[in-house]
Amino acid sequence: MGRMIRFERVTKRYADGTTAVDDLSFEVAEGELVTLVGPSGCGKTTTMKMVNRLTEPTEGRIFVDGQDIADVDPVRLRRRIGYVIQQVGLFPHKTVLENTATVPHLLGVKRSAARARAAELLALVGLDPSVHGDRYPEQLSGGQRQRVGVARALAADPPVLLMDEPFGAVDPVVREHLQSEFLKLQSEVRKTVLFVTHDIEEAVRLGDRIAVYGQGRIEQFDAPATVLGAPATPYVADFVGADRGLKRLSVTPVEPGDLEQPPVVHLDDALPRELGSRWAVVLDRDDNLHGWISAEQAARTSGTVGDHARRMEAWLPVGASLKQAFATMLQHDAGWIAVVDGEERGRFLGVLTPARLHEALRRSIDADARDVPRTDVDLETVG
Ligand SMILES: Nc1ncnc2c1ncn2[C@@H]1O[C@H](COP(=O)(O)OP(=O)(O)OP(=O)(O)O)[C@@H](O)[C@H]1O
Repeated sequence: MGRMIRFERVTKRYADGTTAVDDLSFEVAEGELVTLVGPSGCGKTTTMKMVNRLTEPTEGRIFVDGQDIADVDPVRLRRRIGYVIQQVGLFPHKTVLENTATVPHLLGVKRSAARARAAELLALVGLDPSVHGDRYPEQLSGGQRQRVGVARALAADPPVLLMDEPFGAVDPVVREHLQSEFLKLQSEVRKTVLFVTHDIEEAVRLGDRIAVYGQGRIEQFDAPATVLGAPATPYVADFVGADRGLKRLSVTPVEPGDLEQPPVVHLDDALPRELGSRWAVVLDRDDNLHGWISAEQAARTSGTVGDHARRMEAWLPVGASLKQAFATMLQHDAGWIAVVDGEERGRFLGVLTPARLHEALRRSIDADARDVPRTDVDLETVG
């Protein structure tokens, strides 16, 4: 894969003498998502703004797709670079659809084609264009506005996306949701992304690699597992925190291979006398999750499964974090959790048990140990 973004010994000193970025060199491969993480004021936003020439470096050179951007007209440069910021900056007097279609329209795409593309993009970021397309930004929730911001940045199909704390203004639950959606989206569109955040969990969850910033410098630039498993400096160790074992729970997704396959019955089935297990999962006709039934109930009564099934309260979409899985088990005092393939009670994939959760965690740690010395992997904090 080619290099899409390259910093070559870049320094930025502001007029008042502040050195915001200090002799920075790094590369981002095409289709790679790199998170820039660090405390407030460490130079993340400055780094980002130099890529689309909202700020000019004092020294050094920056290349986008092989071209020194100092030689590229800023307006033309920005057409190839989507920009998503926290205060989304949607036009308040334009509808969601119009907002999303703005850039392609400016680029000369016909109005109808631009709107059709905008509708596609809204659907891609999880907004129903027929429901939300004609609304105005103030009629949306914060999370929905962020989605429109992402859709709009993608509208001109730029190879590069700059995202500056795009999910910073929404509450933690919505935020985690937006993160999952964005990961799914990125797996489809494969943009080269620079993503600024001050939240290490977000950085670790989203990044193919993470750049951990100290003052104006990158202290470590590695895959998330490596940053968690083998922090390069005491500063990084301190920044990722003593609970990096627990953090691993939040960055390790539940995968289909982690699941057990319990007996399954369908709502329309006549009650079987024997389940062959203490309980079975109950599915509807489309194999979507409905609930569960115990062996006792199945043996004691007659009728259909649907007459006696109980609704399932504890379930998760595949790809949810092990941390969510663990929290859900605790919340429902459940010994296992059903996993489905969508946010709504989608197609049933299997169940996650505590033993399987532990195995999944082990898998994540083993993946890590391929990169770092085993002794550096701390299991104690996993608990
Ligand atoms: N226009 C400016 N003039 C002078 N100093 C600036 C300017 N913009 C940023 N700085 C300073 O440069 C340093 C880096 O700022 P920058 O915004 O890049 O940090 P950041 O890591 O993005 O922080 P935050 O997470 O708070 O946004 C800070 O000390 C900041 O005060």
